[in-house]
Amino acid sequence: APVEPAKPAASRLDDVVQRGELRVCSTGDYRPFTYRDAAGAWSGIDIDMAHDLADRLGIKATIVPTTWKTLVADFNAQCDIAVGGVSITLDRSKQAFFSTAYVVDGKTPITRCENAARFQTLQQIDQPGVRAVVNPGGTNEQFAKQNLKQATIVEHPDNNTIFQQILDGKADLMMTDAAETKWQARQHPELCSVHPDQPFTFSEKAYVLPKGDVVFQQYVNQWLNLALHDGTYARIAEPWIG
Ligand SMILES: O=C(O)C(=O)C[C@]1(C(=O)O)C=C[C@@H](O)C=C1
Repeated sequence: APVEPAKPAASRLDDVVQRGELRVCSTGDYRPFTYRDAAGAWSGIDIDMAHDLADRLGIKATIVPTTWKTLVADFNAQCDIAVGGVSITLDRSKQAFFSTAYVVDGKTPITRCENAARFQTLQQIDQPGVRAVVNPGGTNEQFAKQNLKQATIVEHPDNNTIFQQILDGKADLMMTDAAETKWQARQHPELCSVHPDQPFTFSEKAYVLPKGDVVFQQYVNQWLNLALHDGTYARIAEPWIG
């Protein structure tokens, strides 16, 4: 019998184009990357980037709300891509692919400015009586639990109001990604980001993609590479990071 030419494997790339819709999971609680306001309107660097990806495919983007705890499960059940300051982790890499990275980041403290000198090192922070506030479900919680043995970890479930806890004196500091500390410190002059350019950890932000779908991953990586170099990312990020 004649040999059939190899058929390319089915890809999510064809699905989304046929559907005319890119389903984008995002938490909406992590500025400058993703934000959903009280009226339900979405904004943020990665929300605009997802719209740019959909535009370049000639389709629309629909944002699907998720949480940090359920991010990968919700993505696998409901979305084509998950965006919004998501850190590449080996744990998540068991259940999904990542695009190439678009931001290098790492954990650093944010605290009331008068306390910034006291909280320079992890050793200074991990002391009895120091209260570190943490949002559950993501890499911040993991980092705090791994590194704080003496200090008190205070959980606050809402990342949109968590910085108010420090302003109100209910917590002394938060250790989170440097990009977020910079953005929050710009909004709240009483808060200072502690050495955001020398964070405690190395991490990278990337977009979550369906596991095993190298065709779609390749497409997204090519789009992202263009967007990072043709000024698209800079134009989208400018209003958020100055
Ligand atoms: O989990 C991740 O990938 C994140 O980068 C998200 C994460 C977190 O680590 O909790 C990072 C900073 C924000 O304060 C909220 C969420």
